[in-house]
Parts: sequence; structure tokens; C-alpha cells
Amino acid sequence: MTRDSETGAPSIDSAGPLAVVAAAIVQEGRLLVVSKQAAPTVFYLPGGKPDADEAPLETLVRELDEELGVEPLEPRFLADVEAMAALERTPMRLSVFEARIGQVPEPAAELSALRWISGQERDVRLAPAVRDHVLPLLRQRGALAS
Ligand SMILES: Nc1nc2c([nH]c(=O)n2[C@H]2C[C@H](O)[C@@H](COP(=O)(O)OP(=O)(O)OP(=O)(O)O)O2)c(=O)[nH]1
Repeated sequence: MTRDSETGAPSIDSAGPLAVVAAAIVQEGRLLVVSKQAAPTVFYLPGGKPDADEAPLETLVRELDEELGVEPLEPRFLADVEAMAALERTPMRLSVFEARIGQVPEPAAELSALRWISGQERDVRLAPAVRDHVLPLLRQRGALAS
């Protein structure tokens, strides 16, 4: 985090919002969401921040392998979503790719839980980007079970 040089207050990086890349994986009308050990009650799309000089699709492939041991098949750009990052609580730009997977996801140790959701669940707390942008977009496209 950067700080204002005079007040020492936290400030937003001049580089812009936090960049995050994530996958929207839907099977039988349900979207795959995960939570991390760092915040076990907040669910969001598998993915993460790009390493230096990493292209978005490279980030996607690396994060899905690290978190779930799966490879995204035929990834296609879905949308850039702007929202507050669920953990850092700074402005974030989430680049979402639709993808299929051919393997059963196996959560790595950094994950706390994995769920397949229709979006109607009352017991799942979602990150704002997923709740307010990704789910409505998928619902509008008829991708989710009613
Ligand atoms: N992957 C992902 N992150 C999201 C989503 N929505 C959302 O607010 N975020 C936030 C959560 C965190 O504040 C940030 C991503 O951090 P992360 O901890 O998952 O990323 P990372 O794997 O690269 O983390 P790190 O341990 O290397 O720092 O973006 C989402 O749908 N998917």
C-alpha cells in the first residue's frame, strides 16, 4: 500500500486499480466459487493477481493450477468488472474469462472451501464483484440454474 507523503494516510496507487484475473466456470447451471484461508467466509471466482509482466491468460492458467489443479479449456474474455477488492478493500479491476474445465477441482491448502452455486443460496457470502456484476451477467445470459 502507498501512503500520502504529507499525512501518511493510505492512498490509491497511481498505477490504478488492483488488477485481478479470474475464471467464470459454470457446470450444469452452477458457478464455481472458492474462499481462501485468509477470509474463509467470502467466496469469489478462482484467480488472482498477475505476477510482473504476466499476460492475463498466463495469470489465469497459473492461478487455476495453483488453487485447483485444473487447466482452463477454451478461455474466452467475458468482462472487466470494477469493484472493491474483497480482501484488500481497494478499488479493483477484475478481468473475467469464461472457461470450461475437464478435471475435478482439488482445492489447494490456501483455499478454505469450494462451492458450485446458482446464485440463489442464502448461506454464501459473495465478494461484491461477483454478487453485483458477474452473477447478474451470467444470469442475463441464461447460464445459471433458476
Ligand atoms: N480471484 C478473485 N479475487 C477477487 C474476486 N473478487 C474480489 O474482490 N477479489 C479480490 C480478493 C482479493 O482482495 C483480491 C485477489 O487476491 P487473492 O489473494 O485472491 O490473489 P492472489 O492469489 O494473487 O494473492 P496473493 O496471495 O498472491 O496475494 O481480489 C474474484 O472474483 N476472484
